[in-house]
Amino acid sequence: MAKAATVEAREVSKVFFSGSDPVWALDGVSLTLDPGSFTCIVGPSGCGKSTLLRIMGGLEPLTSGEVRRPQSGQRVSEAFVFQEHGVFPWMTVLDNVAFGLRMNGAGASARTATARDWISRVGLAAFEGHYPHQLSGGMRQRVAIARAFATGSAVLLMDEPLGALDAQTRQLMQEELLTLWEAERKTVLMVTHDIEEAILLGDRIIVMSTRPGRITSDIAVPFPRPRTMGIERDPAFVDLRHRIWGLLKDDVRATEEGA
Ligand SMILES: Nc1ncnc2c1ncn2[C@@H]1O[C@H](COP(=O)(O)OP(=O)(O)OP(=O)(O)O)[C@@H](O)[C@H]1O
Repeated sequence: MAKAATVEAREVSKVFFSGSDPVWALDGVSLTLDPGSFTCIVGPSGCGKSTLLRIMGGLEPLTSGEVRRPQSGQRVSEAFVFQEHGVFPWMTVLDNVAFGLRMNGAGASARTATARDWISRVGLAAFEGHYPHQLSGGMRQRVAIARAFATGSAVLLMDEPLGALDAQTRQLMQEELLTLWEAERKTVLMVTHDIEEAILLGDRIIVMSTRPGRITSDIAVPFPRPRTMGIERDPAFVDLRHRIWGLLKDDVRATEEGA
């Protein structure tokens, strides 16, 4: 297991200059991801959640501020899972999962063994020779998740990883992700629109305001681990969901009304 790592954003601001008008996406965001913690970001559409995740993962340059990320020599320190298009359509399940390991310089037989182990941990052992188009959406996301965990990266950045799935599949995969993460304890940052998902999975929930995105609340999730789906019936869960929705509601409404 890779050593858990800290990622730190200090006073990060971001302006996109790509269109006719500049877009001020983030304003002075500071966030430290503690080693081995699971942090979820919620916020209205377009508030800069993905931009923050991409900046913290080193995929996007920032306009001002600073990001400190783990440096680990040849090893890729971050792994990503996106909502869709996260697997290569021309590669089998085995090759997709092993690919992330190649980026980390592992030898061929070690890559195959580790990839097989992760494929079986996400329940796809019978499908390792299949191509993505032969799989359901949920199975494709399992491949993407297996690949990210298999890299051994200490930091996992996930942008709505379950966002494209139907409600039942999503619920199943929330539970699977919970189990995988509790066994591995990587440093995770996950963007989600689903408040219940954030409470179920996260140690901490960051609430962002409308653009330019700022952090408006930083909430500790009080439920002990290991957790199960049963916590959704706990009155404290229902209260927390209600509280977070209260923090978001006005911004979401304003965004929906095009304010
Ligand atoms: N490459 C880009 N060029 C120009 N503007 C961009 C670019 N990427 C994002 N933006 C703009 O920056 C703002 C923040 O986008 P971002 O995708 O980070 O928001 P988000 O909170 O993740 O949104 P959603 O919840 O809808 O996925 C949006 O107004 C978006 O249109």
